[in-house]
Amino acid sequence: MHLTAENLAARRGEDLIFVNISFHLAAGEALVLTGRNGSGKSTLLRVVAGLLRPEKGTVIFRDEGSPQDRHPGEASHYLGHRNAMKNELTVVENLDFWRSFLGNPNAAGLPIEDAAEAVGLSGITHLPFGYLSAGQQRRFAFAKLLVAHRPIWILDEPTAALDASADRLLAGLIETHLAEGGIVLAATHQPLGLKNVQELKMTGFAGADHGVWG
Ligand SMILES: Nc1ncnc2c1ncn2[C@@H]1O[C@H](COP(=O)(O)OP(=O)(O)OP(=O)(O)O)[C@@H](O)[C@H]1O
Repeated sequence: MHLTAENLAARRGEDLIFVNISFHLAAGEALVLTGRNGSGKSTLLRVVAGLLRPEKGTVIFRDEGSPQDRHPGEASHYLGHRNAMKNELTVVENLDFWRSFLGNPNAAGLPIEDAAEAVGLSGITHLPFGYLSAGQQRRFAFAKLLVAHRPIWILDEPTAALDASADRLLAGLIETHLAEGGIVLAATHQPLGLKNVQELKMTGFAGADHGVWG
């Protein structure tokens, strides 16, 4: 399994946000995007997720089980700044929607109660999503990653405004996903405590510098 981006450039409105972004991730690998506000991290994630068209360059996903290259958006979970859940629906109803919308008949995700337990919130899935605290809502957004299996996780500031235990919880979910051969692409302002993760420092239009977090 490979996720490859070559010479990507993207525009928002009239402005070129970045140029010449390339990276390659194999099964079990993660790339963390860092850089100042406005440097283009969310823009790059949205291009990889297929939500924005690149100005230039290509991004492809190759899976040994499938004969053709695909756009990674077809094999990705995208967790943006917002949780993409309906406040009026219960947690179960929200997660059930995402499971049927994103699910893959050949690779089942976790049952909803197991996913709730994995994010430390079992027993409250009958509540409307809108009744929950901001931190509980974000944790259930992580549960969305678990109820439908998708090999690529694209995460935009996943732990902003969460407590340290939620940081550790997400780091654990990511480590498990990587150990099972998944791929993770995440934008973050603080290290998630992951080991051996590649870093891509976005510098805006000037391009990007590669580095590694130890
Ligand atoms: N819908 C839009 N229309 C026009 N310009 C936009 C739009 N969305 C973002 N931009 C601009 O694109 C640039 C990159 O924004 P982006 O959200 O990708 O940055 P970021 O690195 O994720 O920032 P942050 O760390 O604040 O989340 C910014 O200058 C922003 O103003």
